[in-house]
Amino acid sequence: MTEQNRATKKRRITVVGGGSFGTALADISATKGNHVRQWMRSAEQAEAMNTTHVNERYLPGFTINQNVVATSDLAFALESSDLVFVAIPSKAFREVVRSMKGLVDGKLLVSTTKGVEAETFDLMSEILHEELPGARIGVLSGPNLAKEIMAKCITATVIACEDDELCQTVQEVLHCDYFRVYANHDRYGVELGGALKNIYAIVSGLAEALGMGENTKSLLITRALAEMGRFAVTMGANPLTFLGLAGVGDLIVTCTSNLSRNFRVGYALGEGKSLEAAEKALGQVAEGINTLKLVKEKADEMGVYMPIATGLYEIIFNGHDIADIARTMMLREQKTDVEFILQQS
Ligand SMILES: NC(=O)C1=CN([C@@H]2O[C@H](COP(=O)(O)OP(=O)(O)OC[C@H]3O[C@@H](n4cnc5c(N)ncnc54)[C@H](O)[C@@H]3O)[C@@H](O)[C@H]2O)C=CC1
Ligand SMILES: O=C(CO)COP(=O)(O)O
Repeated sequence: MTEQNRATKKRRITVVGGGSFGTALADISATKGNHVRQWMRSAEQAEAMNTTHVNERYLPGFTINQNVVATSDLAFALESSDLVFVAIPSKAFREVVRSMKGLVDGKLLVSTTKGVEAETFDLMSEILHEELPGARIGVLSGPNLAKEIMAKCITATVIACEDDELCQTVQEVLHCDYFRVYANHDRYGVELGGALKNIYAIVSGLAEALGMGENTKSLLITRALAEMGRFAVTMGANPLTFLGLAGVGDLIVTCTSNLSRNFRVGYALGEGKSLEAAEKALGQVAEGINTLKLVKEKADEMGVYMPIATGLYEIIFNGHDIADIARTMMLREQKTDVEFILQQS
């Protein structure tokens, strides 16, 4: 097939997940003329979406392309599809993908979920490998606020996988005049960056609510990147991947936008709300809370120095005073600016 034919080929796409990001991906894929089925667990939500073409619960005010067919029938959603995006929160991810057994052999399967599994410290593509070994697996991650994608703001993302054909297919399916897809072979690094940055989005929301200055916010984001890199190296990942869209790009957007749910949870905490109240008011998933708990435990276990994540953990889970934590961090031993710690090969 020529490159031109490949790029214009209409494909059958399935999106598993009825939340904001799944809907945004379904919308772009359909806008490109592909046949799209979107699975969600609620039959009523699917029926309402097929009638109104609006996802009222997660993306109110945005009209979804009419070629998206919503369904609560997983087998129907997956039958004859070429490419499947999985946009299910990490807590329910394994349970949902288990129910896809026997339905996706040989298909291209792409996780868009930025989280970590509690019991295993698995990232979502690792769960896909374990549960659905017959599929070809990739990860989509980047600075991708769902509402901005629906508003057709110029956006870019990363498809990460060693399988070049998978990367190329995703690029062809999603690429349009407002959405650009870069390929990366480092699946683990791209996925780890997407999960870790949520921790620092919470910290940034908290700093914003406390009226901290621009110097402080810049300090937080930059040192967050240093912490992320240190953690990545200890996990055997390449920290240089974090210099791309799925690392620093996503860190910037989620640490500076109140469209980020993690940022909003941090903001609510900074206003003095409890974690329960902040999560309840959000009504959507903020992966960073769970990730913070797991990364803090892992960092302690492996002896990785992560003062910002540890400080946030103490505030959220041990009730420490925010001002005390900030003061302690400022009085710590002064470190070097840039730490280039490359993997030993
Ligand atoms: N919303 C965004 O801007 C972006 C989100 N992501 C990632 O995408 C993932 C999914 O997030 P969103 O779509 O934003 O979440 P969301 O909070 O908007 O929606 C979650 C969806 O998952 C469904 N769900 C929850 N538990 C389920 C279960 N047990 N079985 C079936 N369905 C279940 C909910 O019904 C809902 O449809 C998250 O990990 C997030 O990090 C990635 C990029 C951007
Ligand atoms: O990952 C995101 C943007 O890239 C979305 O962030 P939140 O989950 O914090 O809304």
